[in-house]
Amino acid sequence: MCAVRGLTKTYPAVRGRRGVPGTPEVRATDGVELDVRRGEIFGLLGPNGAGKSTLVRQLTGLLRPDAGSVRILGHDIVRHPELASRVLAYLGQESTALDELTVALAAETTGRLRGLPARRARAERDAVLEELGLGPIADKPLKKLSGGQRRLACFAAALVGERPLLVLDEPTTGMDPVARRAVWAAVDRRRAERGTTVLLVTHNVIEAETVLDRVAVLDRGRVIACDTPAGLKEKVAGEVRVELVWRDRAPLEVPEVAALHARAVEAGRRWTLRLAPEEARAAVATVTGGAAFAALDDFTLATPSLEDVYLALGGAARQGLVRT
Ligand SMILES: Nc1ncnc2c1ncn2[C@@H]1O[C@H](COP(=O)(O)OP(=O)(O)OP(=O)(O)O)[C@@H](O)[C@H]1O
Repeated sequence: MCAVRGLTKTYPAVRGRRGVPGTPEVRATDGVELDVRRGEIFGLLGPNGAGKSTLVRQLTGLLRPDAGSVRILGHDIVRHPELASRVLAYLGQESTALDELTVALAAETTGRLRGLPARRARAERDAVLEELGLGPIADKPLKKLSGGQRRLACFAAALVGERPLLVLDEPTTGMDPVARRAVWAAVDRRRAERGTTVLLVTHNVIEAETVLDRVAVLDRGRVIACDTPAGLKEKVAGEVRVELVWRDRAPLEVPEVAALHARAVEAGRRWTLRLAPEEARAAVATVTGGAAFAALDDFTLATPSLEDVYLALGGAARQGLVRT
């Protein structure tokens, strides 16, 4: 469906001028290789600045790579970026082009621009507004909506005039839970009924885990892992996440607690540790048995989530432990 080979983009350095500091050269994507299959919900995950938006802008023909190739449904998107809009619908992070239009008109206009006859564009507009619960605000201009409503309206427009590939850059940012659910249901329905392929950029690991078939983790422009959520979780399967919440402060005078402190990530009164199962058992015995118990407010043990994988891989990449 979508094959990416050796995709590389470097933003040039900008010289500082009159008190404005310059910026160094940034290699935003660095030899990216990806294969997205038909009907798959494929996630791109990574921290801020990892290169996710740069990558999707190259896939959608909006940004020319320095090197590498992108083929979508057989089309060479680097050579013919104008073909991208025929095969994919792109929901970027900004919506300025549609801002002056009402929700209904934004959806209808998108359909017309994608070549639908007027009657069909109106029918699809009505169906999608109904599906996403946008009827009550259909006549409002996008620029007068809340951030979450605007995002949902842009998502609705992206669905009209159906394309085989949906590229969604952080689609649910700012949305309330009802709107989020409507987005995921709409995505799922299109995949099930029409075999639509979805490429989803996200930070929201917990939300993404439930909808993704496969995930590529991007870090500093490179794909550092690519697998199913379950496959990625197996990479840290030997670990258990232990969370300890202290009442007031951690009793560091207890030597076993002091030893755990060295391995904990602290956030206020909460400590998070990733431990081998037998270490986790010993840690729990320590904090629930002896002198430390009086200082403990709560504790939980959990098997690794996609978020743990993401953090573990990100951390390892920074220490030079993961190579692809
Ligand atoms: N137009 C630009 N000019 C120069 N550098 C840029 C430009 N756009 C992005 N960058 C840099 O390229 C790197 C990748 O940015 P990009 O926006 O692709 O990351 P991202 O993973 O989408 O981040 P976020 O999650 O914050 O949206 C960052 O270091 C960023 O500062």
